[in-house]
Amino acid sequence: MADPAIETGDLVKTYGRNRGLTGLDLRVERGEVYGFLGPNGAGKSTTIRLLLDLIRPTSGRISVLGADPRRDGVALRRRIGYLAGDFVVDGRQSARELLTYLGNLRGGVPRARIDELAARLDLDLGRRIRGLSKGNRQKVGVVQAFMHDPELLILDEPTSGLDPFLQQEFLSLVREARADGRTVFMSSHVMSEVQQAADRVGIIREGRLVTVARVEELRERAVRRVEVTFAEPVAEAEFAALPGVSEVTVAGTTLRCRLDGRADALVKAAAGHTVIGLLSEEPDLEELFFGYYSREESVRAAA
Ligand SMILES: Nc1ncnc2c1ncn2[C@@H]1O[C@H](COP(=O)(O)OP(=O)(O)OP(=O)(O)O)[C@@H](O)[C@H]1O
Repeated sequence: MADPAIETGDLVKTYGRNRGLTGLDLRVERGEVYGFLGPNGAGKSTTIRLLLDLIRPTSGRISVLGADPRRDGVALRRRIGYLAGDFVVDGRQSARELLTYLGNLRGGVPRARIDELAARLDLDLGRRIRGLSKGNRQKVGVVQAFMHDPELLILDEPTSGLDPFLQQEFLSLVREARADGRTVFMSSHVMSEVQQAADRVGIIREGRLVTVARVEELRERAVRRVEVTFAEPVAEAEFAALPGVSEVTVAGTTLRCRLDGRADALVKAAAGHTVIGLLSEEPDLEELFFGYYSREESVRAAA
């Protein structure tokens, strides 16, 4: 089996007395989209900078695409697309000039590829970088990360600064990269933007991983509100006893409830009647995500 795309073992980074990472064990498989989630200051950027050898670890092991970033940094950088959280570009050159220059550093990128990405993100390549808005500079950052079709994309808070339409376009780029067999590692402090594209999510808190789960697993565990409309009134009691179902109310022919986890029992019970309509809100993974934090905190408080 191929090496994982990213692997770290007991990775520690201290900044003087500040703890950046306190022992991070991370494993990202080839071909997956991995969402790296955590609040500000959790250690996401520190991890990413270590993976790219922009900073050096205090201790621990790092392997990226089977190589050691400390030894093979230059060769590795060509195989990686990186978007920094604080991606800054400035200068008198046009966006096209900058992207062509960066493309040449990575062994050359076809002009048509740059044009295609720019068109999708609605980026005017002829404009000078200096005159671009923050959002447009972020687009330059996205284009430079994807344009050479790298094996591994490492994206630090990639959608911050993009408007909702562009976020969707960005997520399409991520899905296409995955369909091509590439690996994507993207950090965020917002669950909702990651859940749409990620296969797995790792949650980092205070310098270490709190949990790793598949997005479907999180979805299964998530809580949602459901509303079912029947042809005839139904009995509240029939539904209140179902696994995962709580807070049942029946008003006329409409049943409303809270659903914790999978919908199977509720759907099967409802199917015993004539169902006119069914509404289920998207599960709020955000709630679950913060649930992990508070659980962690209560464990610590108890200790
Ligand atoms: N250069 C530095 N010097 C001192 N402390 C630092 C430095 N960089 C990061 N830290 C500390 O390390 C911890 C992790 O920071 P990091 O930037 O990796 O978090 P993050 O999860 O990326 O958050 P953000 O989204 O805010 O960037 C924080 O407590 C931060 O204060």
